[in-house]
Amino acid sequence: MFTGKAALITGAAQGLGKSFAAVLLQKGCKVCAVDINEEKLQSTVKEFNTVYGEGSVIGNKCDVTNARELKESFKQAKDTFRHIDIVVNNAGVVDEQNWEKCLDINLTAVIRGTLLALDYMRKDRGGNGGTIVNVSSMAGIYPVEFAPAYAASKHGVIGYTRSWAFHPEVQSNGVRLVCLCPAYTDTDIIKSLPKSSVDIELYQKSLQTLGVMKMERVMEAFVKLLEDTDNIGSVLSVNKFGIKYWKMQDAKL
Ligand SMILES: NC(=O)C1=CN([C@@H]2O[C@H](COP(=O)(O)OP(=O)(O)OC[C@H]3O[C@@H](n4cnc5c(N)ncnc54)[C@H](O)[C@@H]3O)[C@@H](O)[C@H]2O)C=CC1
Ligand SMILES: CC/C=C\C[C@H](O)/C=C/C=C\C=C\C=C\C(=O)[C@@H](O)C/C=C\CCC(=O)O
Repeated sequence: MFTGKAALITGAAQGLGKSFAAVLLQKGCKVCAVDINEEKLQSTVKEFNTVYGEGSVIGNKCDVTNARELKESFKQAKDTFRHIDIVVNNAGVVDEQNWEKCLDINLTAVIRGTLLALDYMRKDRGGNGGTIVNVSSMAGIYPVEFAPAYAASKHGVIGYTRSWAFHPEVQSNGVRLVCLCPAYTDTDIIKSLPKSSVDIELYQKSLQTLGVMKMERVMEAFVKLLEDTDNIGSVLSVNKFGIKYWKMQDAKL
């Protein structure tokens, strides 16, 4: 199912994105790793090419909010691997002070990445079909009092992804779109503390209630999303209580 496929993953220099890349490489995919952090990206690409074989990964330094750079990353992936079969729109930040930046990275760039992925994958546009995994969060399902802009961006990811997923032309051209919604996972993002003492307290309480998951748990959910090929438009959450598909309203009104 994965051997010979090629994936593009944003925010792949570290954290969840790096682990998504490792999982796909282990399964025989080639990967184009995209990230704004050039130093970390180069070190990740070097590590992966050593472990999985020279040429199995390319890195593209790119700010996902820069339309030209993101377009170039997709072109590089296609030129190198000849096709793009999996796209993981994963890059994200928590930044309530600079909430416009938070929305630009977490939502606008996911929209742009989805549109580019559709262009490269749709069979009527010369692609082979494929899967788009958009990374939302449990914060895309539940309210988050201490991070409202972050929650809005992640709710937006779910609405946008599900809307395209049920579009008849997208389905008939072989592209499947799904959403992954993890709870707190052990990466740098959970160190982005809110600023006010009330919000810090709310955040700490939430962290205490939910705990912090190990990366492996989220990877299990990621693989499930990719392997369950009949899960068009699905929203899969993963937290300490388990992995579950959410019953959402049907796409049709
Ligand atoms: N760790 C967690 O608790 C959870 C994380 N998520 C989501 O998972 C995704 C990945 O986050 P983590 O790996 O946890 O965080 P992280 O902070 O470890 O990694 C985020 C990566 O995105 C990159 N990035 C940030 N802005 C960028 C930009 N403008 N252009 C290109 N790359 C950019 C960073 O350089 C970094 O490599 C995010 O969308 C986050 O919202 C969702 C639920 C839980
Ligand atoms: C502030 C940002 C830090 C990390 C990023 C992460 O994406 C943020 C998540 C923020 C909130 C997550 C809320 C999650 C809530 C829950 O998982 C629960 O309230 C679940 C309670 C019962 C769940 C039973 C079930 O539905 O499985």
